[in-house]
Amino acid sequence: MRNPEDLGPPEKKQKLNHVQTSYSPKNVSKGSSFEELRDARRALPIYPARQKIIAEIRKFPSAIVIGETGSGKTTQIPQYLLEAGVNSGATIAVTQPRRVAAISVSQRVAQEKNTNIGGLVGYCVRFEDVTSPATKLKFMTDGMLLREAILDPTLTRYSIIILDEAHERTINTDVLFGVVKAAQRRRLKTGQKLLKIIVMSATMDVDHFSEYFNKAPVLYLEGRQYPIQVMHTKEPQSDYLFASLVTFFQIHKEAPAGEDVLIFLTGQEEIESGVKIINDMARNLKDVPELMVIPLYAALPSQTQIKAFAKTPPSCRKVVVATNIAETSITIPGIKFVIDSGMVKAKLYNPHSGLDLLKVVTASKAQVLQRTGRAGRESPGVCYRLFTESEFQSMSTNTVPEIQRCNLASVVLQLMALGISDVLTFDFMDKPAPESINSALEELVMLGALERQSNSDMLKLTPLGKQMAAFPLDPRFAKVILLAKEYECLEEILSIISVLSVDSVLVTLSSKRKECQQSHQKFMSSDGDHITLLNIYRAYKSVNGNKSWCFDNFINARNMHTAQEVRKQLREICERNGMTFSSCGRDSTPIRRCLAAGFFLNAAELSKDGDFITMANRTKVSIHPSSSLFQCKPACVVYTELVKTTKCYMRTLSVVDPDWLYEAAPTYFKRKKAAVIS
Ligand SMILES: Nc1ncnc2c1ncn2[C@@H]1O[C@H](COP(=O)(O)OP(=O)(O)OP(=O)(O)O)[C@@H](O)[C@H]1O
Repeated sequence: MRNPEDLGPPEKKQKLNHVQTSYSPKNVSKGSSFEELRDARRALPIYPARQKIIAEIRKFPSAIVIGETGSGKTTQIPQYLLEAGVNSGATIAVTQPRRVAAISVSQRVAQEKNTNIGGLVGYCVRFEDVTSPATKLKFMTDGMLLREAILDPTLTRYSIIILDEAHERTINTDVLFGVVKAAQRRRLKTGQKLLKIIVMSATMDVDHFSEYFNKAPVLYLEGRQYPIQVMHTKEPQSDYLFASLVTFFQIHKEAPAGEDVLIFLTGQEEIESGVKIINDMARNLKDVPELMVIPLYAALPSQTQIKAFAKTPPSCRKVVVATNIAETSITIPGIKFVIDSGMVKAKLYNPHSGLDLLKVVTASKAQVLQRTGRAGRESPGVCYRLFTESEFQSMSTNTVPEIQRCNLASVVLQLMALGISDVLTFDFMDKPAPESINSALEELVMLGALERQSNSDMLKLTPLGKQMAAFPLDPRFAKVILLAKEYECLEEILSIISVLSVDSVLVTLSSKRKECQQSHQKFMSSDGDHITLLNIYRAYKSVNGNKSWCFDNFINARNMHTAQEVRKQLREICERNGMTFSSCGRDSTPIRRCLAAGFFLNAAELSKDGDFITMANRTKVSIHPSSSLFQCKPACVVYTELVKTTKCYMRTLSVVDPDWLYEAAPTYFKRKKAAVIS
């Protein structure tokens, strides 16, 4: 590791974009009594505009709201509408692209409303529903609202749907746009109560949104509460992790305790290594505040994520090292400084090769502006950008919608379950490439979720597809669960998929790498990582989730606990589907046969020259070093994920017999064989 002292300070250039416009901050107390919170609400830039907002939203069926980060859109507009009775007694749904935002914002609003979470104000995210019949303000992920639409396409229980952080353009948000718009139209046609749609963001292409939502009026909210000073580096940085550490330590040495820092990096491994370096280096520093270093990324359980939001003790400094999950909507108390790497890990899909890859790419201007906006929420802030101003200018304005760069199988299955059979003509705001839709349809046909209608070319959902859509999982995982009853290994498959849903149950400390590896060795299976994960789950169950056992064995206790919760919920869905529960005991064969049958599209075989080649499209891939099969050369494997770093790696794989694959999908493999021969 280079010495972070080598890097010069980022140049103080100028105030950009975030200078204060029309609003003078009032000096409000930041305490948390009801009165203090009420005063804080009144001090927000949005407050003077509230009557106008209420009147405009009353007038029109849809509205687009655009206002500076931190102006009060997310926390205040739902409350204003409720207080003014615009919801006519029904529930107001507020969607967020991310779980952590839905939870943290709902908690803040519950506090401001002086109620307990789960009462008047609640939240609903995958595997966690904290609402009750009394809930009138429901913060939820866009994915959860989409699932509700499958059961109730007109979303009858809501009178207002607020689609927040619309600029993020996640797949679910984009599909929701079309679904919510269709629900509004259908309600109008059938004489039901009007459904109001409000779309909000600080950084969006308003004309495009207004056009799509039937020329909805655009409400501009002026001003921000506190100024943010933005600084760019003088020179481009070749190593953004290194540059972020240098910048952090400069702040840490100079700024007083209580001024917290938020660093944006790209992924779990990078964050964990950043956290470790900060902890190690901080230990040797004198005359600096005590430091709390907190990682924040999607794979962490909600209870761990929410730790980042705790108030810092007065003598301490908190540094949160996060992915883009901390980019929008949220207010992390205490954050004065933001350090932005300008990079993000994005999913990229190639419909021709069928590969869905995770890759680190440059962020968009919209993302960078959102990151800047995480500072300056409780007092003036500073954002250090680890890129030059001209690099900023050359960034793309908006993020490419996820729907145009991801595998669409999951979404297409959900749309079919919503009764939208002609997905190609669905009212998308920006249409995905037809070949991406076609390859998703093809995949779902191969998985048996869709079939051709007898006298037409139209595809329809099969009974299996309908069951698959009931699981909040990728269709391949849903299929594996449904197949597990045939292979009589449902209990084992549920354990494996639950552990896979939470990620990273193995803790690897670089200071104790050998000890960690030795300890993990006893769970490792020569049959592959799925069985390794099952071994971990079984061992965890056998000690009743004992925390010191987890600690001694370098197992992440929190993630294991979450996996157990996920398993419970998946089991409930199986029960609702009338599935019988069976176990195959210690024999791993039925499990691997079942995985082969569900994941036959993710198979790879060992070629003569020692490389692995995917069977779907003859791409060269390697076994990820974290796999229990890393040192092995099995003839044939199925994998659950491909990641591209220096090479294209298969992560989480199992040894399978090629015959099992052939038995699961004979037509598919016959076609593949013919293609290879020709
Ligand atoms: N958990 C919290 N703790 C302290 N202050 C908070 C919290 N949540 C919100 N606030 C205060 O309320 C302000 C408005 O937050 P809100 O999320 O409503 O803004 P927004 O306009 O939706 O911003 P963004 O576009 O960034 O989501 C914040 O700037 C902050 O001052």
